[in-house]
Amino acid sequence: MEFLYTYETLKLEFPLAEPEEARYVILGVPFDGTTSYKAGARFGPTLIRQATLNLESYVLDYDLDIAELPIADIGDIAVVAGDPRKTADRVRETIEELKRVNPNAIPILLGGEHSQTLGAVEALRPKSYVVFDAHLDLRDSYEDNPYNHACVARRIAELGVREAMFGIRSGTREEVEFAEKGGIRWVHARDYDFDSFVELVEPLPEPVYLSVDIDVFDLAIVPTTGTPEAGGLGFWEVIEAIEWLVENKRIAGFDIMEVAGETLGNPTALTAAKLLFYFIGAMEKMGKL
Ligand SMILES: N=C(N)NCCCCNCCCN
Ligand SMILES: [Mn+2]
Ligand SMILES: [Mn+2]
Repeated sequence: MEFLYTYETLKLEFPLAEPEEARYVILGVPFDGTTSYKAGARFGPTLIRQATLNLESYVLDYDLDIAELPIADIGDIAVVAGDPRKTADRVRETIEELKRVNPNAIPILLGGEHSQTLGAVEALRPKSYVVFDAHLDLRDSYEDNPYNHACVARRIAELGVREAMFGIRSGTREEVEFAEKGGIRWVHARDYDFDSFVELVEPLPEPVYLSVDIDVFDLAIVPTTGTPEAGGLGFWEVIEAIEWLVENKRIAGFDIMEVAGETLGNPTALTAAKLLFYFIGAMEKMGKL
């Protein structure tokens, strides 16, 4: 099928399903119009897809080949350059289109700025938002724009979605106070462990939207992202949390955002691609489908 706002891109190397029949539907959002430090998230979707070419589709520890699963790739959103709100509207409309033809599809966004997660959440209306991020993203406005990437969790909280955040190591006093007042719970990267994840996520209502801002990982493994921060989480810490999450909560949608860089096969893209395969593998192996 044709979507109004998407165009075709490089595809994963194994046979893909049609969006009407797929369980997992990949959508790229090549937007970096409000990036404040390191540009290049517009290349994120292409970089991630290209990095998957390096990976075995067989996920060793799950004994499962994701090339055999019904995965679709509906290409990239045609962005409105410089306008995060209008671009996120296209993300929302595209996911709404998808859900009309395939209500059970699990959309997977590849980004692209974190600002674009808002469009997916608006389309899917989850009860909870679980996010791995170095940043609180709770600013009311940043650089005169309430739809800046640094405000996305604030906009999502305003929709009445419950939130829990992990791997945090950057924010302002105002953001910390906003979280406190709004009952938004978060765990500092220094304090993060598996138990802290389960403690905060267990009470959250379903379905859950899961977002991974790639900058949650230590910048040694994700050097090219919009606003890198030292002192982040390791790969397996995030995978173990995701395994618990998909086993215990229904998932409305998933994204991997803020992947940037200009060289193919860069560490950030390879980390994102591996995460993508683990998410799909974990959903299939132990998810509440
Ligand atoms: N959510 C985010 N990614 N936030 C990052 C905000 C950028 C902080 N700049 C600080 C500049 C002070 N000199
Ligand atoms: Mn971040
Ligand atoms: Mn973020």
